[in-house]
Amino acid sequence: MGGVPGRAPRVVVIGGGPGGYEAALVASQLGAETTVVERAGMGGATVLTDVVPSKALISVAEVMNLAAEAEELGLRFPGSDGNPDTKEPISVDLGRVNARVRKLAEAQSADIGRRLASEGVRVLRGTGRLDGTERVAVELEDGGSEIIDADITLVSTGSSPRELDAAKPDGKRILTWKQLYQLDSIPERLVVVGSGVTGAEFANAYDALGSDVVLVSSRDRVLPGQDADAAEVIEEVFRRRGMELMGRSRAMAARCEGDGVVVTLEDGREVRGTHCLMAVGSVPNTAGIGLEEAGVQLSESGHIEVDRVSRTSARGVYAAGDCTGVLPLASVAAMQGRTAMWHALGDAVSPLRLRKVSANIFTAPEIATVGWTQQQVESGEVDAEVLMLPLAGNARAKMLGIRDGFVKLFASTGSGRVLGGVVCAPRASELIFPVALAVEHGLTVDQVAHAFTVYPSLSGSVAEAARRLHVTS
Ligand SMILES: Cc1cc2nc3c(=O)[nH]c(=O)nc-3n(C[C@H](O)[C@H](O)[C@H](O)COP(=O)(O)OP(=O)(O)OC[C@H]3O[C@@H](n4cnc5c(N)ncnc54)[C@H](O)[C@@H]3O)c2cc1C
Ligand SMILES: NC(=O)c1ccc[n+]([C@@H]2O[C@H](COP(=O)([O-])OP(=O)(O)OC[C@H]3O[C@@H](n4cnc5c(N)ncnc54)[C@H](O)[C@@H]3O)[C@@H](O)[C@H]2O)c1
Repeated sequence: MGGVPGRAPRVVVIGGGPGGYEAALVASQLGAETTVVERAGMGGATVLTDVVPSKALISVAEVMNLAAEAEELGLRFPGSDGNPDTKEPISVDLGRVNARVRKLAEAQSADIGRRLASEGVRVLRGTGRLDGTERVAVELEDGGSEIIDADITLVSTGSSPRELDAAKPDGKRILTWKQLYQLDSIPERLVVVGSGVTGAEFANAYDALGSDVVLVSSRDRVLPGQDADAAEVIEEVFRRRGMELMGRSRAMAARCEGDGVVVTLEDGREVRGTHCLMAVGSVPNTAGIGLEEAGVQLSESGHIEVDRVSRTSARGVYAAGDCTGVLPLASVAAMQGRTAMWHALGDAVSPLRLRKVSANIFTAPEIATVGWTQQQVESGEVDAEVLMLPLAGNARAKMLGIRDGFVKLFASTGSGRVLGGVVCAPRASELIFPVALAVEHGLTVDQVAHAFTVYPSLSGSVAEAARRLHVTS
């Protein structure tokens, strides 16, 4: 597929996040004449306002958490002796932290731009929309417009923070996660509305950086939808650190009052803070870009409907990333984008398999997951044995002063194949990899258990969990 014999197929990508730029790299590699239309900056929201800056900020919070726990290991910092003349043992200059975070994000964006240019991809700065299925109309950033012919179009326009009508962000005190990097001092009291992954990550980070944090959640616990044991650990740790958790508390409005904000809950209660972060989910960027007119089917929530090779309902039009709502992760967006191009340009392709996606929540401790979940085991969707091993018994964890967290494995009943796992630990994002390898390659618990691990090591708990799941014949 892909164009007319005798000339290179023309691929136009709208949106330069991982869904878009990874697709463009594949398209160019496969010989297509490739254009990316991006209105903000290469790397998309992922690089400029979401993943990269949040994880860079969280890296700083991690250091603060280590410092806060260092006393337990026998270390002393200036001020940790209760002397009233020296206040905080370590303090955060948020202006400097945020300047570094913004610079890092911009540098990453520039790197991606250079890589695309070196691969011969044309980048147009402007806003794109479908003009039917074979043309993309672009309003250029510096004025003017351009129509580009396309044999294949990929829509990867991402999503934006959901806003409540009565809690409109002002960028100063009522903030979306994209506006946090303009702050130059730590919010004294931060009300975080929404306890999904975004809310939990920022509540954790600002608590570590020195804010008093109130986490307002419409659901009965933090991280609804995630592994319940891991969510319980996070709740316990948040409480122990002094965070105020308000469950079953739906926020209806937020307003600025004097030097602070007032968040009004559904039952009339009011929560006061100096700042408020709205983390109540996202809406896809799919309105007004010619999708319905081109015959692209949208779901009720406005997401683009795609199949497992990223095709939409309109011929020649593909979609990838958060605008599809398949699984809002940067890694998934990138894979959807690549898959679209492999399919459209006739390369070898296999349909997207979400079961094997590793994901991580960057709280302290982190929560990493892969494969089937406990919820699916409990509902009978899959027949599996579950084994959860607290880290408190691990020698390395004791040395490091790690009290919280666990390793959990799911193994197929009978065959003992590893079907999934959860690691709740510092740097769980790294520790999940052996479990991901086992899931990807269908290894049995015995195969995992027979590999040597370093003694002492946290990964020893992964092998130990596998060992305890041994199937006796
Ligand atoms: C705070 C936060 C932290 C996150 N952390 C992680 C994480 O640690 N790991 C992870 O895997 N995922 C994380 N995610 C999820 C991840 O950010 C998304 O899944 C990912 O950004 C999706 O990439 P994308 O390519 O679909 O969209 P984006 O990266 O949003 O890119 C879309 C681009 O399209 C552009 N665009 C939109 N409309 C048009 C138009 N009409 N014309 C031209 N350009 C247009 C936008 O400017 C944007 O640059 C996080 C999300 C949030 C909110
Ligand atoms: N580390 C990561 O990989 C990472 C980080 C952040 C986001 N993400 C991705 O983004 C997705 C979306 O996460 P999210 O947290 O931004 O959105 P979400 O929709 O998962 O969570 C929003 C939460 O806000 C709550 N809520 C909604 N309205 C409310 C109100 N009025 N008052 C109080 N609570 C309210 C909802 O019940 C929900 O729990 C995640 O599933 C994940 O895929 C990933």
